[in-house]
Amino acid sequence: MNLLHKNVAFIGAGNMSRAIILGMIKQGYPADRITASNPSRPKLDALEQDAGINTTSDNLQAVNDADVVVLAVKPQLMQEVCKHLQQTDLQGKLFVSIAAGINANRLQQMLGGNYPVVRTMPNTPSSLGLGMTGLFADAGVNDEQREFAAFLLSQVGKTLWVSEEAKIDGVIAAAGSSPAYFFLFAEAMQAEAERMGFDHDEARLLVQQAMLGAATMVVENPATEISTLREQVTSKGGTTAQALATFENAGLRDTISQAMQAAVKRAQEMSTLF
Ligand SMILES: NC(=O)C1=CN([C@@H]2O[C@H](COP(=O)(O)OP(=O)(O)OC[C@H]3O[C@@H](n4cnc5c(N)ncnc54)[C@H](O)[C@@H]3O)[C@@H](O)[C@H]2O)C=CC1
Ligand SMILES: O=C(O)[C@@H]1CCC=N1
Repeated sequence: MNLLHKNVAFIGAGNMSRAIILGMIKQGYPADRITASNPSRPKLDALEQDAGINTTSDNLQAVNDADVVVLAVKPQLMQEVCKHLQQTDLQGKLFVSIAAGINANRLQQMLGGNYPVVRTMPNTPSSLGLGMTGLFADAGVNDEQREFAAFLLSQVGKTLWVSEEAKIDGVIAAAGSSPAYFFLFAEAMQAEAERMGFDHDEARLLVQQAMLGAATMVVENPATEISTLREQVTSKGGTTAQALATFENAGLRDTISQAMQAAVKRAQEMSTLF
């Protein structure tokens, strides 16, 4: 089957589905090949209007004609949603899950069969086409299905295959959850700039432009280690050295390590809960 001609059903039309669907449309994917399902209408109406795709409030209807089913509900709803899908014939369909903390075996249990499953972990910058998604393919996934899953997520950013499922938890810690770490850092910096006398908008401008510039320097200098970029800012005996020493003395590196481990631990716990 042609890569472009698979019918894709999104179960759950929330933030992540919307981002992926809009990315697909922008890249020229045929809208009539995409269906989104959600219990309430407002998000579906917005998608119909903005993307011209098919919508329904009936998950079974969405799945019936689909070659690929994207499972995009909250982890705690996944079991109920998958159990209901068992009422239709699921043979021959590829399942792509974006849920955190539900492993491929568990999804197959929930679906009631050994169907091919690709687990993915995207992040919210996907809504701008700047996403980072990790993917893991279960043994039953064939090459064409792998290619299609990667194609789907590449519509909203970069992709990285992992060969062991446990590494998806590492993707969560490093890329799925991590936009929130950067937001926390920026929030704290903006608050301190405001305490220094800048108004809200001035403080935000200072912080956001520095963050954008720093991120762009990292991206545009792939041959330069990030530590070197840091050193290039740090004049001997200057201001940056004092700020960085404050971070180091407060154990910032260790805190970051602990925070990432806490995200992994929570993903592992979630895999036993749902
Ligand atoms: N927000 C994030 O940064 C990331 C989220 N994820 C995962 O993506 C999944 C979805 O997250 P979001 O899009 O952020 O959540 P969301 O809450 O925006 O979207 C979930 C959608 O599912 C719908 N829904 C509820 N019950 C349903 C049912 N029975 N059938 C069909 N749809 C139903 C809800 O109405 C909602 O529109 C979650 O499993 C989450 O773990 C993954 C990576 C990053
Ligand atoms: O916080 C969460 O559980 C989800 C997964 C990664 C980002 N948001």
